[in-house]
Amino acid sequence: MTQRQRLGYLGPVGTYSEEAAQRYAQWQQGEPIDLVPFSTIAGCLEALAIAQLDLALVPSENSVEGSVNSTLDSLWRLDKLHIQYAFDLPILHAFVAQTPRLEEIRTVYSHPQALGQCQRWLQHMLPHAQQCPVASTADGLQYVAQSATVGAIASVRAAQLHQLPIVATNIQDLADNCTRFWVVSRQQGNGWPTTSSTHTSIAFSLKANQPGALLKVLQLFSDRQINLSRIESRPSKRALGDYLFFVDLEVNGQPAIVAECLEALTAVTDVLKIFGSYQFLPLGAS
Ligand SMILES: O=C(O)C(=O)C[C@]1(C(=O)O)C=C[C@@H](O)C=C1
Repeated sequence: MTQRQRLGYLGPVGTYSEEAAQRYAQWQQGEPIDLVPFSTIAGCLEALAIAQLDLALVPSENSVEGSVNSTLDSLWRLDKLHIQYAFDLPILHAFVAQTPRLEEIRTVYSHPQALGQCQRWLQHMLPHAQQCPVASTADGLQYVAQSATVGAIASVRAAQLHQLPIVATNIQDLADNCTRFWVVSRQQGNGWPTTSSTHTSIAFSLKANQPGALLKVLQLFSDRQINLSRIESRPSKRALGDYLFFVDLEVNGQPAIVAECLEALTAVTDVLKIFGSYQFLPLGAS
């Protein structure tokens, strides 16, 4: 009997992460997959690291709000996790409340990423309301059910699942707002690119906090004409002013050049982590 795969995601039911997990499970066709909700991204990736899951589906980056810090921090901290695939999902937010009279809304609940993606709409339509961050977009909907002066930002799908009224749709600041998701497994091989890889994601700390240290790393990419599709710094959590760098490299049909660059990086970095090489899946179209 084939073992059912366990795929973790940021729950509860109704989150964008669940939608992404469902799309991946459909694409996998044939392989039976159980979707397992977690209350945090860190908890989901920790469960994967200790083999309670086979895969995790996590958001990595949004076109308006940028990187999802808990995903990047967990990948760095946990080691031995491996990005298998990426795909971009359009994120269209709805405003959900018991009343259409926006002047009566006192509090708006949502995930911080979603609140950030709707800042212009919130300032224009609900300047008087307090914005309250919660663990996920679907999480905020429970407060709407409890009070007529509360609203939430979530997907149309989540509102329908909870049978709550949708007051406005497409309230995100950018019409083509989208979030990139990663399918993550435990480590397989060295993470170097193959002919099917389009991107390689890495993170590193520098040998010394001194002039030109980052330039030496960037020079390696420049010398090999390797384009970066993201560069992000995060506090190392060792000392104020000490940073880690998260970089996504475009493989661009030249896996051998990127592999040789990864090798060269060990000489100019302190700790180098290769999160994996992967391709994009065409799962974003609705
Ligand atoms: O709260 C959710 O619904 C999530 O799936 C999380 C998340 C995120 O962390 O970026 C996913 C997609 C959207 O960008 C908003 C929130």
